[in-house]
Amino acid sequence: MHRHLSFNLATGFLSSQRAFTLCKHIRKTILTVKVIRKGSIFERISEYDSCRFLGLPVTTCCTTTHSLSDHSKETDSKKANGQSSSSTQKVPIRRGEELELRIQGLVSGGDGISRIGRYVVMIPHAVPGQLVKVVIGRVRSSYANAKVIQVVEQSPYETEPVCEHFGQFGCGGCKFQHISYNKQLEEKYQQVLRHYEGLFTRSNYIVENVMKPIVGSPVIFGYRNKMEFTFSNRRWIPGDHLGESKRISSAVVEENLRNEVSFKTNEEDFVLGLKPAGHFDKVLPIEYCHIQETVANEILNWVQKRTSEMHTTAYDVYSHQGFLRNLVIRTARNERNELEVMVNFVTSFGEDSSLLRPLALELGKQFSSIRSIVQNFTTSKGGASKGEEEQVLFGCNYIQHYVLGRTLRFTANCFFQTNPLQTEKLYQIVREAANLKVEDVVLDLFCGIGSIGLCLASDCKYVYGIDVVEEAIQMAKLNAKINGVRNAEFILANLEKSSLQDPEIQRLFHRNGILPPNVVIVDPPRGGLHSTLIKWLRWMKPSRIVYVSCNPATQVRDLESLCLMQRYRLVSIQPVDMFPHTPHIECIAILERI
Ligand SMILES: C[S@@+](CC[C@H](N)C(=O)[O-])C[C@H]1O[C@@H](n2cnc3c(N)ncnc32)[C@H](O)[C@@H]1O
Repeated sequence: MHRHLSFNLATGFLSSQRAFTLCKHIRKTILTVKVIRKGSIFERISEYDSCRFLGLPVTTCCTTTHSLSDHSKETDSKKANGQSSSSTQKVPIRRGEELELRIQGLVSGGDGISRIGRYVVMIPHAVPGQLVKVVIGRVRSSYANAKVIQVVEQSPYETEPVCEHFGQFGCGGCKFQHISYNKQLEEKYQQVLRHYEGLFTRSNYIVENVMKPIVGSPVIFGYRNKMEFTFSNRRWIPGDHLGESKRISSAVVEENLRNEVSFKTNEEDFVLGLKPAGHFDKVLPIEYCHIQETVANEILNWVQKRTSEMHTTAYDVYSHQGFLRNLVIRTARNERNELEVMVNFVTSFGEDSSLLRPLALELGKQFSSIRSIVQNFTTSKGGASKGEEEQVLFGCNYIQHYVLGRTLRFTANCFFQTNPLQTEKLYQIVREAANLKVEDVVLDLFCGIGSIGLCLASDCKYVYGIDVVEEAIQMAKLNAKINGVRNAEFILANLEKSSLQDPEIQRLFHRNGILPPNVVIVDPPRGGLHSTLIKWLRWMKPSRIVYVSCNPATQVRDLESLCLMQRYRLVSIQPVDMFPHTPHIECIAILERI
């Protein structure tokens, strides 16, 4: 759908009106662009579309969208200053031009930003404060992309990255290892502030009263409890991008398949690692990932070696053939602070399905902290590492993490926060934000395995949790039992549909003499809240809403809708850094009914 749209606009056969109708299917951040000229719509949509086309995950799409929204604010401010619109201003640079620029800050996606007058240049892998020589790449009417070719003057914020896989052509996981942690925090705080600026201005909020200082992570390496690696027969050789012509485009492969020319996988080039940014079809072998625990690296190396010796194939993203797809390693710490590890092999269905059993038995014996080895089978052609069927190869199908006095059990396809030390702080902040009284009834929307609701259950009368993943709801019910929580109930429902108005759910909220929920916690994925859910929340009128978000752009959009007609007051915004060395930021906002 999105590809068609770009094509139609590119060929210029589409009227602005029709383009606008089609635009409605795209994220709201893009919809805020006013449809005045076909050129400007095309510019933004094609940017978004090309990200999807390259096969990058949705999160990356969102990030790109934010960069654009940062950039569109720039355009808006030009208009506010009475300057000509971006589409009519003279572009001060040309593609291929080399020039020296000072890096002024970072945009939401993590790229450095510099300005020539009001014209924006986005430069990946740059550090704020650096003076860099760049070569200009793609040029748009109001911004351009550029690449660093030389650092002319270093920045006081530069640090030595610890990881050999870090870099412009590296694994694509960490973006900020070369920036001091304090500067990372400052930039993330500024990023949140930029997202909220419009809301503050329109609603007369005083920034100092609302924005709280960012909570940094006490540990910035070895903090991640989940890493997802990819098996591939296409090794990424750093610098490979320079020989673009050597790359086989998906169009060529599709053409070959149409002509029944089989696309051979190279079984000898078997790698296990991470996809570099912008290359969904290549994998960089990883020896040691510094943001995951040591034991996870040992397991990665063990699996790397043993699977490369096996007579099996890695999944090929073009031909969709091959067996091994992903290796997901998750860690947790139980009530006794013992490490519990889960290893999840994501594979295709097929004749090799029993192949991993002996390997898993050996792996389980080799590492005493492994509690669970599972195999998830999938037919998905996308990059999703969730399985349609699961088999246990060793131990059980779950691991357990202990947080705020609760033991939380989760299985391979359930969400769990990825920075455990910060999770404890995050939940503590949510608890304080909820400010519960014994008679309060809490609704924990997007509850996952019940983590937040169960941590709050002892502070209130009753908790309802809702999530769309059946496995997560089963775990939430089990977690309530394990922790002896009797005043919590978990419901399977899709919060993108109007299921909250279902009479059955409404009946649930009105029985046993329990009042309907008056405090709501929402913790949605990056896309934020669906408009029907926002309408429903406005109709339900909870006295307090605690909004936990991993995407400030959608959070601001949703808060603005919730605050419409002055129904709610924004009490505070608390940024928490759950993801050091990446551009991502978690934010907790509190709304109080007026
Ligand atoms: C960011 S996680 C939050 C989980 C939980 N609050 C926690 O702290 O572990 C988002 C959750 O939203 C759920 N989810 C995603 N889309 C949903 C939908 N349309 N309806 C209900 N739940 C959804 C996911 O399954 C996931 O558990």
